[in-house]
Amino acid sequence: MHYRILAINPGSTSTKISIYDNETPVFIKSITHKTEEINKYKEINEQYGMRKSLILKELQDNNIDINSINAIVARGGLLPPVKSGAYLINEDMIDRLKNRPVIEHVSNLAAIIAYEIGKLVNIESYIYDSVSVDEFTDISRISGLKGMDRVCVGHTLNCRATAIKYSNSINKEYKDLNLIVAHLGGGITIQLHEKGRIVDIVADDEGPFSSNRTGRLPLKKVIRECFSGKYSQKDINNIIRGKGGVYSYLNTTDTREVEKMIESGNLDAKLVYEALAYQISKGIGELSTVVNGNVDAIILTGGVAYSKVITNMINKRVNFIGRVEIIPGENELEALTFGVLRVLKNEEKAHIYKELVTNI
Ligand SMILES: Nc1ncnc2c1ncn2[C@@H]1O[C@H](COP(=O)(O)OP(=O)(O)O)[C@@H](O)[C@H]1O
Ligand SMILES: CCCC(=O)OP(=O)(O)O
Repeated sequence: MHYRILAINPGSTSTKISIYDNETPVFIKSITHKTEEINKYKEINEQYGMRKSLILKELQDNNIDINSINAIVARGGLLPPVKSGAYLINEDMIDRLKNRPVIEHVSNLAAIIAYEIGKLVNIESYIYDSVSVDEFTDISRISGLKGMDRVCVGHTLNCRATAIKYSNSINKEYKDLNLIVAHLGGGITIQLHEKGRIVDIVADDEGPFSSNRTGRLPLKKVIRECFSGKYSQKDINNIIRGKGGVYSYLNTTDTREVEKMIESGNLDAKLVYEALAYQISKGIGELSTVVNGNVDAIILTGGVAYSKVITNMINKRVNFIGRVEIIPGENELEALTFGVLRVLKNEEKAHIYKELVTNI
C-alpha cells in the first residue's frame, strides 16, 4: 500500500515540514520565521493562520498537490496527560489546545494546523508521541505535596523514536529493555523507559539546566524572588525557560560557542560546561535507581550530543551504570511519519482523545 504523509513540527523560530511516500522522504523544509514576524503576535496561538498559509504556499511552490496526501501528522502539544503513540485529532483536542492548553508552547499549534489542512482535503490528521505522554506509575507521580502531583512533560517524540532505533540496531525488542534516554537539546529532559513504558523522567524544571533553561533551582530562593515585587509571572517564566542556564552565565545559547570560549582559555565557560555534564549525569544516576540499577543502556541524543567534549564528560561519570550510546540530533519529522505509518498499516491503533481531566 502506498501512503503519502505530511508531517508538521513547529518550533519557536521555524516550522519544519516533510512529505514522505511511505518510508521515503520526498520533501523536507524548515520554514524560518523572522523574529520581527513572530514578535507581531501577542499570544503563540495567534500565529496559527500565518504558519498554516506558509505551509500551504511551500507545498504549492514545490508542486505538491495537497490532494495527493493521505494523512497528516503533527507534533503533539500540551494536552493533559496522554498515552504514547498516535491520537486522532478531533474537536475535543482542538478545543483544549486553542482554549486551555496546559502550558503555552509552540507545539500546541501543530495539531490545530494539521486539523485545518486535513479538513480542506477530507483526510485524517494525527498527533504522535505528544510532549505530554504520561505513563508514570503511582509512586513516580508523588511530588511531596498532596494535591500537586508530578506530571510527565518531555521530549518523548525524539526519545521514544531513538530508543526504538537503538533496540532495533541490537536486534532486541524495545519492550524487553530498560533504557535511560537523555534528550540534550535547547531544553533537556531525561527519561527512563522500563520495558517499553516511560515510568519516570527528569523534567526541564527538575534536573539539569540547559542552554537557555534553568533546570531545578533552590526553591527557597525562587520563592523569595517571586515575591520580591521585581517580576511578573511572565518575567519569571521567561527567565526559567529562555534566559536561564548557559545563557545566564555566558550570554550564548550555542554550546559550540561555549567550546570555542573554553579553547580560548575562558575558565568560567569551562566551569559552566563541566557543571552541565555534572548535572546531566546526576539526572541519569537518579533515574537508574528506579530500576535498581538494571539499565541496559544510556542513550544521549539531541543537538548537544554532537559534542564529543560533553558526551565524554558524561560518559566518564555514568558508564558504571550501563553502556553509553550516543545517537546525536533529532529526527522528529521521521519519527512522526513512521509512527503514523504504523497506524495506517494497522501495526498500531490510534487512540481517541477525550476531555476527561478538567482540573489540569
Ligand atoms: N555540534 C554541536 N556541538 C555542540 N552543541 C551543538 C552542536 N550542534 C548543536 N548543538 C547545540 O544543540 C542545541 C540545540 O539542540 P536541538 O536538539 O537541535 O534543539 P531543540 O531541542 O531546540 O530542537 C543548541 O544548544 C546547540 O548549540
Ligand atoms: C514542553 C516540553 C518539550 C519541550 O521542552 O520542547 P522544546 O525543547 O522543543 O521547547
